[in-house]
Amino acid sequence: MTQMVGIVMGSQSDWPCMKIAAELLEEFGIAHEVRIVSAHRTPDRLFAYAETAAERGLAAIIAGAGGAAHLPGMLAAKTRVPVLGVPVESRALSGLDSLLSIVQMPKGVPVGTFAIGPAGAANAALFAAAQIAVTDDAVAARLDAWRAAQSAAVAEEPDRG
Ligand SMILES: Nc1c(C(=O)O)ncn1[C@@H]1O[C@H](COP(=O)(O)O)[C@@H](O)[C@H]1O
Repeated sequence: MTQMVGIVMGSQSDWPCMKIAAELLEEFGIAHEVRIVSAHRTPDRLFAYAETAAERGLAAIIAGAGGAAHLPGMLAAKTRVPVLGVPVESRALSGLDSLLSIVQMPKGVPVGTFAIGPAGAANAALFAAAQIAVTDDAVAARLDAWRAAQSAAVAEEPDRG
């Protein structure tokens, strides 16, 4: 079965943060879908998404949310598909609220929690790619190449100017 990744976010306003995850999956040739799903505003959509995630072949769900970020945890409560949580930077508390909401899951309902903001979204996509690379040689080769290019782009000495 082709492995697909779901990218979900609580609001359209999360897209500027989450779009880097979609761009990276695109770059690695990993099939993905992008949806707005909110535990608070669209609870029925959340349940339907989580309940069908495994049977639709999702390898992982990258879930970004800000503030009272219940989305990743509620997804994890309803599916065994691994959930990678991205705390979106909030206006009031700079994303610390999002981070703590996502990371403090009760024992038994795991959510992989990433850094606040676009760096976290990028790492969630890289993590999903690494998971898929375990059984997909083409993705493994692209991920290795991406990592090598990242290393090559780092200068050995600082520009002291
Ligand atoms: N944290 C959640 C959830 C959820 O966890 O289900 N649904 C929306 N939101 C968040 O509310 C913030 C503000 O949303 P608006 O910009 O739409 O007011 C967003 O960062 C979103 O992720």
